[in-house]
Amino acid sequence: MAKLTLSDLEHVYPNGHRGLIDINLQIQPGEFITLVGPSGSGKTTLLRTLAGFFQPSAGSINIGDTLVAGDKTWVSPERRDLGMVFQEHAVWPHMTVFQNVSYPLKRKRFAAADIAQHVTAVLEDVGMAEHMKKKPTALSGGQRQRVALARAMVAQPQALLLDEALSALDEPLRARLRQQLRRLTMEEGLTTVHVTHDRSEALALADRVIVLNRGRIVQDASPAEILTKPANSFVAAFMSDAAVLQGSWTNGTFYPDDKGLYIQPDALASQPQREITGVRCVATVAPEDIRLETIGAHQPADTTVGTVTSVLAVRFGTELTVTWSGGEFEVYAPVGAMIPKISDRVAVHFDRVHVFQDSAMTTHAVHA
Ligand SMILES: Nc1ncnc2c1ncn2[C@@H]1O[C@H](COP(=O)(O)OP(=O)(O)OP(=O)(O)O)[C@@H](O)[C@H]1O
Repeated sequence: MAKLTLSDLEHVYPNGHRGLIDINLQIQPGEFITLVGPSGSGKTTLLRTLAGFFQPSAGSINIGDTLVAGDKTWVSPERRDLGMVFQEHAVWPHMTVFQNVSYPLKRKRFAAADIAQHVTAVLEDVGMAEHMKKKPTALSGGQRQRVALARAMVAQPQALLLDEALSALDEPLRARLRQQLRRLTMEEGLTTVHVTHDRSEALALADRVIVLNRGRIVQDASPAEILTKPANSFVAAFMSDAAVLQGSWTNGTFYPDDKGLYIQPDALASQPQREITGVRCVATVAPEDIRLETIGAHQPADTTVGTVTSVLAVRFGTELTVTWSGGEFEVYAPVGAMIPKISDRVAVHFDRVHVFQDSAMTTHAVHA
């Protein structure tokens, strides 16, 4: 339940690759943060540096008031008092569930009666008390992962570090464990850092989402802010599957390079300053911010017109693909919206568009 402070942190791998660059991050006691980013963005490097498996090349890490790395100080992973859960159910196969979960308390020299009480309580919390005498080989993947979680939490660590801890599980088990994890960490007031490549999971679980790209933090914000105020086109494209449109910004208007696209000025949710003029920009538009309408007899001449090329019914509505001369958009239509058929020509309206002066960023977007 400690505050974690990472200051000016850098990690350079032996081959010279810069895994972490200029990481500054404060995680408050009891806060649940998710680290998300494309493959190779540095999520695992950051978590492992925090855990003490990697020594930072520069900067410092504090757990609570204790300096654990930096300024010629180095505290080994075992002495950082952190709970950890990895993707592959890292429980000891030769020990029973009870023995696995009691291990951190034995190391801290708890009395046998206290161990029994704590282990039983945490196994009840994760719904595994009835299995405490079993060996992990007799458990399902989800059950083993719950044992790993119980073991990571039992000794009330300073913080819980999760590296793709739910990723190997199938839905709906994964969804259930996700809810359990959130409830337990809140009840215990556990500071939690959760690495995931799953963007929906990152947004659903976190108090705060840290988006990484190429070893750097590119946005540090609440889930709502990440979606409604992406810091740049990379975040918009990566986190929202937004379409990226090249163009220029002149006198407060975005002019897409593709002349078939029309973006109404009142759709602009973020934009460069009005005085900045004649510069190259990119606009991003998320699938849920596009509305499709049937083409009417009195269609304004500047309407963007596209052709529907795929229609997919999903749980919360319909996913469509619409192409126009220059490219394609993904569109999410909510339940009750007009749903066209494949090959229909439709009017495309952009309800919310972000314009950024950062065209270089979009080239970095690689989906995990
Ligand atoms: N031992 C190593 N030596 C050199 N470079 C490494 C080493 N381990 C990782 N890297 C590089 O550091 C960068 C960050 O890797 P990291 O594993 O932290 O990414 P990640 O965001 O966790 O990716 P993924 O989602 O694929 O697990 C990548 O470019 C990776 O190739």
